[in-house]
Amino acid sequence: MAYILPASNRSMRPDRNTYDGKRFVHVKNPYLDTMDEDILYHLDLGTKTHNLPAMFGDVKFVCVGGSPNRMKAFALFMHKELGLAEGGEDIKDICAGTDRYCMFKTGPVLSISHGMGVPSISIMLHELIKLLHHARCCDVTVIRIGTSGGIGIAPGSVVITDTAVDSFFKPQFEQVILDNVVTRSTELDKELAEELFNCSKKILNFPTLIGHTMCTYDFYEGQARLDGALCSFSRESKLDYLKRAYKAGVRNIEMESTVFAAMCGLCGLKAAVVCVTLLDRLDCDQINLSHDVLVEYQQRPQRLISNFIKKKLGLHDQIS
Ligand SMILES: O=P(O)(O)O[C@H]1O[C@H](CO)[C@@H](O)[C@H]1O
Ligand SMILES: O=c1cc[nH]c(=O)[nH]1
Repeated sequence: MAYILPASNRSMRPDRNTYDGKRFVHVKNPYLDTMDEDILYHLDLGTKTHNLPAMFGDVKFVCVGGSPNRMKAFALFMHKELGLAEGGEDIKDICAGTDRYCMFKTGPVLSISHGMGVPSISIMLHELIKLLHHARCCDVTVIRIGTSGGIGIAPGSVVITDTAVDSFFKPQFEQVILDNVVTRSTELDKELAEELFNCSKKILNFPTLIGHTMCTYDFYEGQARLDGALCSFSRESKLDYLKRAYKAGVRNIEMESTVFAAMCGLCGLKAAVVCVTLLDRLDCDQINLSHDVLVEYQQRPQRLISNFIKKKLGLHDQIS
């Protein structure tokens, strides 16, 4: 399939075709087709109010992360990295009509914030996946670029998730539907994880590993922290839990990966989770990095994904 360039950008023409088949987004809801209009309420977009195929039809990479500022910074960074000259400084928030999420588009890359935790990212993903469907996007890769707490690895390491696991170290996400619990798989694309890992090897001084990521429903008690407003367990129990997690293959902890993996998997989207670790949870609970170090750490997943996207677009000579 030929990759279609946005008219405004001649400099990012790929030197070879990297997409060999059309993978469309699957929405699995028979009611959607019967609806006259679909209002994507939390994104402030809709099928009657916006020409979604014209606005988003060329999207190939969607990057998501908790913080609106990080996702804006990523969009600006990608804009520069893709050699898109004009309009970078005043890149517009497509979801400016709502303050739930923000969304920026640069060339074939969409950058969206999802807030913190499973309910927040899940609402965004429902509307994002419908958006990609309505826009008739194909061959889309979705990547979460986030922060996390590491287990037994140096702060600043980048973890590429092979499997997202729940608080019991199980590769599953439990969705309550009506009064049933539906269990969904949280496997991620292993080939994509390997490809990202290979990309990381080309960046100097870039500690990266592939491992399981544990997704919790809370930052404090849910992640065995001793410094929340509530704590009912001992330091020994905390360390015992985290060491058992390590033994089960868990290398970092965050709060969105299981539902992200489950929803992307069910809807036929290639997906990856790439998170930098801000601390080693075997050593401490509080994040006490200086502002500059925190900013540099948060840029690591962005640098890796930028290199990956440039490679996929045939711009792989510009490794940064
Ligand atoms: O770095 P982001 O994407 O915000 O994600 C991580 O940071 C938040 C907690 O501080 C949680 O949402 C966790 O998953
Ligand atoms: O420890 C941490 C750090 C970032 N995000 C988390 O969810 N946990």
